[in-house]
Amino acid sequence: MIVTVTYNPAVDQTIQFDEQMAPDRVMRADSAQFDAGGKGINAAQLLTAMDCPCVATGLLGGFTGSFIRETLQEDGVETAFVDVDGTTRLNTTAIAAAEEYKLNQSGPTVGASVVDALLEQVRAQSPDRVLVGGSLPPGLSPDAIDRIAAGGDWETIVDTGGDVLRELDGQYGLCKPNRAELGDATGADVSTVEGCADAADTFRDRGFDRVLASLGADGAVLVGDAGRLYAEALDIDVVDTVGAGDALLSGVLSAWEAGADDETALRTGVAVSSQVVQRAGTAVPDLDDIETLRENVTVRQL
Ligand SMILES: Nc1ncnc2c1ncn2[C@@H]1O[C@H](COP(=O)(O)OP(=O)(O)O)[C@@H](O)[C@H]1O
Ligand SMILES: O=P(O)(O)OC[C@H]1O[C@](O)(COP(=O)(O)O)[C@@H](O)[C@@H]1O
Repeated sequence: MIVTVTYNPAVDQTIQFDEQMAPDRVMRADSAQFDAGGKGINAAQLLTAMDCPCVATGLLGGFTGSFIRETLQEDGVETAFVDVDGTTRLNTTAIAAAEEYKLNQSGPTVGASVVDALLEQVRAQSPDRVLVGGSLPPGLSPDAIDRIAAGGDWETIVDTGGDVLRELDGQYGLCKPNRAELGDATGADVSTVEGCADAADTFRDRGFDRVLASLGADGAVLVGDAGRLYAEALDIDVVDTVGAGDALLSGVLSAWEAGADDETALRTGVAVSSQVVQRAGTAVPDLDDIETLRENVTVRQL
């Protein structure tokens, strides 16, 4: 069973325009939607949709926090959040004439004592894996993630920005940087797929058994004891890449939880993320024929 921890959840607002973004004028949206968001929460929704036992935890506050809790309960996601003062943030993705703009708030300031309350919630679920996903709100340091990694006999997976990744000092089963985050965390040249595989391989020495590097349209690399596995992205019509990394990671984790090997897990991750990027927002797409979709994914050793 997997517990997800989202220290800095978000209501994801996705707003779409036919015309290009321009300053000093009123832009009238063609469509807009609100979804429960934040990396760990996105993963919990996808894992639940794939029938992978999961509980979503993290910090919630204000009306946006209530929206997230209600949305997850409507989606049948089990939750065990810690309430905080302040208001959970609103992150906005504007898609204007096929160009994507992400406007993320920082989130409410929280005290370090919330980590104790959160650890209690995690321990109460007796998970075998814990995914810590997303940024940290003001008031928390990377130690808030290391304390989860050291907090029980579970495997900890982390998906966070490069600036936090490079500060982590615990033992982790996996980290999931995207290309930019891998470059930030390692200072390596990540302009080629091979360069990303080299950087991921080296980064394992910093306490990560495996590194799953998501490379956008170039697919993904999973580096670990099974070698340096590379999966090309599927050739699909992309609408919105927000949530793509969470989907890749969710596919990998759900496959591992079902006993699959790293190659099958990587195929599953690319298949799930390919479904997510074909629609706007971070709501759960149709995942019924993931087994068929993943057969279209080619994986090779680099
Ligand atoms: N333009 C694209 N075409 C096809 N697949 C994509 C595209 N962008 C993302 N994906 C899929 O989503 C996965 C994660 O994308 P990425 O953008 O790297 O994640 P993140 O959201 O963490 O930045 C990729 O490995 C790929 O499978
Ligand atoms: O696009 P990704 O990396 O999969 O993550 C998407 C999620 O990340 C967020 O952009 C938040 O990211 P941060 O927690 O790193 O600020 C959410 O708004 C969104 O739900």
